[in-house]
Amino acid sequence: MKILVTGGAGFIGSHACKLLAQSGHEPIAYDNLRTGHRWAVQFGPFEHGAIGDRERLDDVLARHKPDAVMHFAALAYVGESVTHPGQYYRTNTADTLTLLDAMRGADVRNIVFSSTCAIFGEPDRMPISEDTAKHPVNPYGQSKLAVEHILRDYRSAYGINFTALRYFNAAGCDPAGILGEEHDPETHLLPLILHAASGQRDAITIFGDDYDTRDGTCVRDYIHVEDLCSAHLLALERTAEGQSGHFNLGNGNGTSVREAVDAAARVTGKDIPTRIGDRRPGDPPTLVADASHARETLGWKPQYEDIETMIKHTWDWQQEHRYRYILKDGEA
Ligand SMILES: NC(=O)c1ccc[n+]([C@@H]2O[C@H](COP(=O)([O-])OP(=O)(O)OC[C@H]3O[C@@H](n4cnc5c(N)ncnc54)[C@H](O)[C@@H]3O)[C@@H](O)[C@H]2O)c1
Ligand SMILES: O=c1ccn([C@@H]2O[C@H](COP(=O)(O)OP(=O)(O)O[C@H]3O[C@H](CO)[C@H](O)[C@H](O)[C@H]3O)[C@@H](O)[C@H]2O)c(=O)[nH]1
Repeated sequence: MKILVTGGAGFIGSHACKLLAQSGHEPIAYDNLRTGHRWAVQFGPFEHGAIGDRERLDDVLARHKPDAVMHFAALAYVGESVTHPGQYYRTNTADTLTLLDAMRGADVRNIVFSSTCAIFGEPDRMPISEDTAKHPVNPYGQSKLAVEHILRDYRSAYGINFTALRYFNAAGCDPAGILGEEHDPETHLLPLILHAASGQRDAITIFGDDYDTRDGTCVRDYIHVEDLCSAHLLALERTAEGQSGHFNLGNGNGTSVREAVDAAARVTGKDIPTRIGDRRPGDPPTLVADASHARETLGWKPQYEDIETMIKHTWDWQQEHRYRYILKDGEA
């Protein structure tokens, strides 16, 4: 299949393009490079454009005639969504409507959408299954939940098949070291811990150690980016067969912030300085997935469930490949 991959220059989208190409599909990366990187588009054509630009979308869809869209493009900083909610509703929700209308216009009937565990807010029961109540506590989560509603309505009104994949915490990177996670600013825990291990930052700040968890720090469900991508491939096939649905994607293993620091110290052999900071507003104490629906219905089997493996892949990327690409692209 030909797949238009919005956000194909970003962290998860670029890894998806690699897996699509390896599986015999043709990915076309569509990205405005707001947080993505040109160097990360290596597995098919690149189309520079914004998902809110209908003219550009019409042109790209008419030329490439994709069978489906994988929609990763979004703004994804929770804190920024609180201070700049308009940008989040515009890009993540309103611009997704533009994308869906362009798909209708070009008769593209299938979409796999990057949703998030942030749609659930702060549930009091773990693990989180698909039917857990959805009460997002920030505009980022709201902007994504709104898209899930729009997808449901576009399916019944216009027959656009969709799969919404609700990722928990994406982590790790390409084990072959071709692609990696490069965000500026970086806000995600595991890359930041490794910056502290390598001395790029002086310490990792633990956002609160007085939560009601086993060691007082927040617990998250880290899921390897390649495992997310394999779920996309399975979801794509199911969507293209005319089925729609929602799936939570995580390992079901909770890792606390302290446990992540300890695991990184074991993997890198370095001392990792920590300091205790305030709680970060909007952080639920624990978020852990029940992904049995994805395992049973999609036949999804994560390959890299161990947090140390995810850390090792990111560490190798940071140590060996990062600067080569940054210098190549003149982005340093
Ligand atoms: N990283 C995670 O832990 C995580 C968890 C849950 C959900 N998600 C979702 O997964 C998707 C990918 O996340 P990521 O971590 O790869 O983020 P990312 O920032 O690395 O990738 C997003 C990509 O979208 C592009 N983009 C942004 N706005 C655009 C626009 N208006 N038009 C075209 N392109 C645009 C960016 O340039 C970037 O390449 C997002 O939708 C995010 O909300 C991520
Ligand atoms: O310097 C840091 C960074 C993070 N954390 C803690 O580490 C955990 C993980 O934080 P991340 O910022 O790496 O990820 P989030 O759990 O905030 O993930 C949220 O944001 C992501 C997008 O960036 C996804 O959408 C995800 O679904 C959503 O829950 C949190 O408990 C956070 O408080 C720290 O202690 N110190």
